[in-house]
Amino acid sequence: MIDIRKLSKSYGAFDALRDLDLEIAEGTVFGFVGANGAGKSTTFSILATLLPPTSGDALIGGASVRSAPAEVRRKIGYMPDFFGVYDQLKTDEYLDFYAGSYDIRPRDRDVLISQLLELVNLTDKRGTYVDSLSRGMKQRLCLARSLIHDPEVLILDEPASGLDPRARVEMRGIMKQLKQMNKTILISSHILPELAEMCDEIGVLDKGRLVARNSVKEIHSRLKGDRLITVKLNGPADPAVRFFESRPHISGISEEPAAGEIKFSFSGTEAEQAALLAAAVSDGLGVRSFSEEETDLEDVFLAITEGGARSE
Ligand SMILES: Nc1ncnc2c1ncn2[C@@H]1O[C@H](COP(=O)(O)OP(=O)(O)OP(=O)(O)O)[C@@H](O)[C@H]1O
Repeated sequence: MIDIRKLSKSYGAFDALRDLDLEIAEGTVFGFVGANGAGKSTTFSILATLLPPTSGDALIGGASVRSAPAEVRRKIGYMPDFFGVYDQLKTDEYLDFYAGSYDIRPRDRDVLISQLLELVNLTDKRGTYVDSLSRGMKQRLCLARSLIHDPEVLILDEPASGLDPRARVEMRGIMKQLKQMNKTILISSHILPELAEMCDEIGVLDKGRLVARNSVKEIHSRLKGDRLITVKLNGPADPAVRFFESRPHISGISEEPAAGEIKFSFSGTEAEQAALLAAAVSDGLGVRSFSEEETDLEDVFLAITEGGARSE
């Protein structure tokens, strides 16, 4: 559905985007993660035909952003990272204005506006002034606006930024519904866990390059697979090391004598982990604590993607 080919963008001598190659299948929710300035908004602006690329091209449903921008615009809904201020406009007037700009007939608009407000959970805000809405509500109204012409592809720049946890959960629910409607969705964020909650696949942009790409399923199975366990001991490390070496699902045992602890990777189930702890205690190893380290999603993501989509 989206086919990005050697897409580059320079601002003067500065290369904001370098040779981006990316294919995204229909119905996929794809997340772009990257630090501030990585090139996410530049990519999205090019896909939304608001910014011409320096070289390369991007096809949306077969239409080129270079040679068929009007066709691309009909296929996409775009939500920018900053949206304007609309003094004196009510939510339904706001959507009516955009419906008009997409040539939707006045007699069809009332039902359409009701459906869109329902989709983004704003039915009870119909007739409310846009300026009086919370940030999360404005964001959802902006999403409704981007859906007004029923586009196949949605390009959402930082849709969850600045939202409180409850508003993020709400946004996630809406994304699920849009996915069920078979929309292809591109979302950006600089927070990986936030994207992992909403996306099927994730690509990492760094200084204008795609440095990694992977499916969220794989990241999650890897996260569940290996846990790093730290055991603090009262007694000597040697018997404990021998004990854990003899047990299944354990690899990479390391000793940190100064801290009086040992660490290892454990790939068993939670029940097997509980049984391991019980056995270690009953063996009299002097276990002071037994803890599972939080695995960093970003580390796991980069570790399993290493070499995969690296382009440098
Ligand atoms: N009009 C412009 N002129 C010059 N440089 C620009 C322009 N627009 C963006 N840049 C630069 O290009 C780089 C990529 O910017 P871009 O906005 O695409 O990043 P981003 O990943 O979306 O970051 P953020 O999360 O902060 O929005 C940045 O270094 C930015 O300063």
